[in-house]
Amino acid sequence: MDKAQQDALKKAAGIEAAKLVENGMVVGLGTGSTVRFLVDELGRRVQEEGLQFTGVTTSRRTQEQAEGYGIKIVDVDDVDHIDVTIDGADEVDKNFDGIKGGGAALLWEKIVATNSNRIVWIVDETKVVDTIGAFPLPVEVIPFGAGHVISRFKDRGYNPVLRLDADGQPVRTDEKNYVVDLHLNRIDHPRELAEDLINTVGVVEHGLFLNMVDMVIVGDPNGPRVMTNSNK
Ligand SMILES: O=C(CO)[C@H](O)[C@H](O)COP(=O)(O)O
Repeated sequence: MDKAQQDALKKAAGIEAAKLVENGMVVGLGTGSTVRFLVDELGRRVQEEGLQFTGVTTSRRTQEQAEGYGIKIVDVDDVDHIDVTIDGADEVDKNFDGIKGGGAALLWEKIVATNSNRIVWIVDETKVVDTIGAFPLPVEVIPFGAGHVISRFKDRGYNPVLRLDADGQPVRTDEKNYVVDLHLNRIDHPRELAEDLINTVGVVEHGLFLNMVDMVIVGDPNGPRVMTNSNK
């Protein structure tokens, strides 16, 4: 599938998910190219239909885009609940285990998701997989001592690669941390891996989002389809 086709599926999923937002809601807004389509559609509804809701964003990028449409954005600590969070994902399997963080926003995404009554992901069909792990697993690491964390990951066979920007500098998250991508090919035991990663000193968060999502809207050439998680 070429990029234009994939973007069309992302856009369709984003537009479908925007229908879930109602007046007065507090809505978590994720990060990434699929979420950009969602925010464009929400912005259209705000401007053309008078939709009013409060957003909590998972990155500065999404905040800037949403505020550009006049959407009210508040800090996660300024709300007592989030009705629904709509976010993208890099991979999701049939058990609703997924990988996020391709856009380096995994820490804020996980904090917003954890505090949401309902979590919805929007993906194109290429993201739905049998086994997660072909997409390199992002891990957010504090810069101090990051070299030692990377060495530890190497010793464990995780094939870590420090994520660099176009200038060859380490990518920094909104919290100014580094991202280390683990090239694992497949993850057969995601819960054990998650436990190991989060117990490594220097790791702030990892991109394994295991059975967190309630619903996945999949952009499919035949139209958006919904996967509902009944085991949460
Ligand atoms: O987790 C994320 C950002 O940290 C994104 O949701 C994920 O990378 C999917 O991005 P895209 O919609 O651009 O494919």
